[in-house]
Amino acid sequence: MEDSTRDGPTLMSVRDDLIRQEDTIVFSLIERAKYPRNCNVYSTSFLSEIGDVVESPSLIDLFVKESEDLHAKIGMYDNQAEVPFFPHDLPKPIFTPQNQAHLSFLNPVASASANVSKLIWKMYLEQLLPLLTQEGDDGNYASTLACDLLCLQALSKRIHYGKFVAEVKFRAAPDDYSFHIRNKNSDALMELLTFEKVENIVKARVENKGRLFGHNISLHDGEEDGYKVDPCLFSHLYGEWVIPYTKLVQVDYLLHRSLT
Ligand SMILES: C=C(O[C@@H]1C=C(C(=O)O)C=C[C@H]1O)C(=O)O
Repeated sequence: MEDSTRDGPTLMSVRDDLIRQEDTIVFSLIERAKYPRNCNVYSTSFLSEIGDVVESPSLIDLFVKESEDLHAKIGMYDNQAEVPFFPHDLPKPIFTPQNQAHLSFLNPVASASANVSKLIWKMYLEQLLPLLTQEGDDGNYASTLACDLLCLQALSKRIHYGKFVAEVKFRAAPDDYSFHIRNKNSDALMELLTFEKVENIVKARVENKGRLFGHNISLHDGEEDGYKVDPCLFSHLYGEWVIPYTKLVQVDYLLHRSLT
């Protein structure tokens, strides 16, 4: 295994990063579950119905777009691990860090191509939120949006981290990967990069984290402890969406990676 400080990330260091990102995802989803669904936040008719604007993006569109503009100004998207949901017309960073060595690990063409932001957005709004939140409206739209932003960013970062996973896997076995890349064989690439045992461990671990981080602690004997979010939701999220999307990112990255 290469030295991660000299040659950039290794499969081991990338897997460690993914483990740490699980904490962020589990915590941010537990935070979002404090609030009910608050459907108005996602409705494209909400703002026009209350008469504040003529054209009506949803509150979530507005909030995420404006947040990403701000984040772009401080250089968030110079980091290849961060992928904006609204990439058009982002402002330029207002400063450049001196040490940019960490910014050039990925193949730029492949990195730009591997993007599943639209899938993540749709999955979060249409499939995950109904499982995570109770129906209802408590009017806490600002807090709801702040939580949504953290959840969306954490999921996007984890899933697009597949680019780093793909790059380290490629560098560890360039001949095997190059053969399938030349033949544009996405099925063979998918098979090569899949480690079912690792996936099962990941799913079991996030469920455990859900159990640990979301445990309601009672002070009285005989009182049910319970969980803030059903821990199975986390293994379901990873099994149905996070891991498959990460693998899509890996395959797409590899198919667009130059071999020279
Ligand atoms: C991320 C990796 O690649 C694949 C995807 C995984 C995931 O998204 O957690 C886990 C194992 C692999 O099947 C990896 O090998 O660590």
